[in-house]
Amino acid sequence: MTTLEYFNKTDVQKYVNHRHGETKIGEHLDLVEQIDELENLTQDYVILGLPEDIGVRANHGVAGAAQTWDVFLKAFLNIQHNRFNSTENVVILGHLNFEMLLEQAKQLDPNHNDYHVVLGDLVERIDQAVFDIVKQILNFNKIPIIIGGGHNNAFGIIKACSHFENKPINVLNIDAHTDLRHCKHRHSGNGFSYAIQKGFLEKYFIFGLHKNYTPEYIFEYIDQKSNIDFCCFDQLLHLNQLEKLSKLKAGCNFLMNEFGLEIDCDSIQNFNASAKTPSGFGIDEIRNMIKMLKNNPLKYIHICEAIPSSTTGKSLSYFVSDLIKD
Ligand SMILES: N=CN[C@@H](CCC(=O)O)C(=O)O
Repeated sequence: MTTLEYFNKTDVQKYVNHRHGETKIGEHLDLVEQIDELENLTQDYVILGLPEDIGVRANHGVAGAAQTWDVFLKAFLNIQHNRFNSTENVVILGHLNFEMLLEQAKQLDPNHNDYHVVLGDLVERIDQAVFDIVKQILNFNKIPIIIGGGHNNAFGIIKACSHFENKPINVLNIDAHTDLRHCKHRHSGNGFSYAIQKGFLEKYFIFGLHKNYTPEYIFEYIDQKSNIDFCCFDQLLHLNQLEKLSKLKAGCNFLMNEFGLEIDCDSIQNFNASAKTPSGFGIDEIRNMIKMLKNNPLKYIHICEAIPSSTTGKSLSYFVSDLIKD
């Protein structure tokens, strides 16, 4: 069974590097021992970790995202607590413990014909756990900030939002890929096709799509759907940051300015990810996008597909601190 491991005082000690005369974000956190405690907390944002990469492996990708939650915490908790950064608006809930499923995935033979399909069965169990916990966070009227993990987790998150609102939701995905691959078995490349098929996703906009890595059958599928649109990264190459932001704004308008936000780190140039790319958005461009997008009523924020490197934790921390700053 997948359980929620609450972030506790011992965890804080493990991650925070204390320094005399300074206060780090990790030293100022409200912690919860039971999810019901969210009810009485005033913070809007709740951070949740999804340390798994089974969905990436089920999609023939490069593993490593299971370790990203740890490097995120190491960087995020050591941000300086000062006039610009506080924890007034954020709680770290903890992470889903996928160790049992990761162990089962490890036992499988990658050369077996059914390897990816069996991994897909494990992804369905992850879907269920993600759905359950995100739904609970939403029930307390909090905005989940979810640190992945593979992009497969978009499915459980969108399903939870849709159940919570009792209608399909809209999603903005900053991504080099549509993740609209065939619904044959669950993996990180078909979270959105499954969400559409099951009726959880209404309007879908992909910002920064790479022409080189999108199969023709997906372009043809989008052609037939008036509720899906995209802006290719290749079309943005000659534009300055403000012009790119205005294209992004057009995407927000397509979604009626109400959506869940997905940031796949493989849209970022040289970012360590399963589909690492030499051509993509800069970290600071993503930061500017976040600053603009947070003016919309975001249903959730999901940052995924990152793999640890010397800068992964800090990059994700910039994104999250930009989100929660006033
Ligand atoms: N979520 C990512 N999906 C992409 C990249 C696959 C990979 O290399 O991990 C896709 O299916 O094409």
